[in-house]
Amino acid sequence: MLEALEVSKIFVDKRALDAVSLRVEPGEIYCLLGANGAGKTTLVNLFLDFLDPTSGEVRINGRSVSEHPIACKRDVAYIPETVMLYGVLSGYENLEYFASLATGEDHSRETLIGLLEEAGLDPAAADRRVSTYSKGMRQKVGIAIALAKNAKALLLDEPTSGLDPSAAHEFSRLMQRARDRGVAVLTTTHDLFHAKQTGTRIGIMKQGCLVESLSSEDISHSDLEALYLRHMSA
Ligand SMILES: Nc1ncnc2c1ncn2[C@@H]1O[C@H](COP(=O)(O)OP(=O)(O)OP(=O)(O)O)[C@@H](O)[C@H]1O
Repeated sequence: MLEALEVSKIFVDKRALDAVSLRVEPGEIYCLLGANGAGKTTLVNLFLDFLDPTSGEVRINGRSVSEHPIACKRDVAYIPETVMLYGVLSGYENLEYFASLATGEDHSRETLIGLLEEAGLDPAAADRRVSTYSKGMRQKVGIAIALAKNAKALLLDEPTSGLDPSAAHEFSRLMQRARDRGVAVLTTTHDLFHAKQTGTRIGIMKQGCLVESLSSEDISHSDLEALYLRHMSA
């Protein structure tokens, strides 16, 4: 479970987050929408312990990230907009390296190829250098690393930006598979359609505040769009 409790973050004189509270239960996909600079990435970075909150607390599975950073890191996997991999290594070799770094264990080739397949990578590409991969293929290696880690929470920062519609759709299905395994998923996105299709909950952020938090079942796509635009223009 991911929890933000009245969390604020001030950078010098900029209040990037203002008393934000949210909760993502196991088996939920929480999609955070908001204009550029609304504070979405800052919130994700607090869960990753890349930043400290100015006040309030973020928790992963009930543990404070500030007080238990190592245990919390074990529980989460992170997929940024651009997955950083070693270009001179193959997708398989990257997975082998990062999976053993994350888990402290070696995995068989069969297991790792199985994870790449589960993440949707064509097995024929597994032994090709990552420098020849498309963005979507790199994302799939990122997903395979997250699967190897068997993380209880998944954090994603604009994971579908720059993916073509069918790759974005495929990526959404992977997130749904993680949700079905009981993972708590928090993702930022600018794509309202993706949020409505994929999210179980949708949050709208504006100037550091969470101004809406709703169940995606309770709102149509057109009403979500109207609500979003109303907040942005207010
Ligand atoms: N390290 C930093 N130092 C100073 N200000 C920062 C820092 N990181 C973020 N900010 C500011 O905090 C605010 C929130 O930024 P954040 O990156 O969280 O927004 P965002 O909602 O993720 O935006 P985008 O959709 O463009 O990715 C912005 O005004 C940004 O300029």
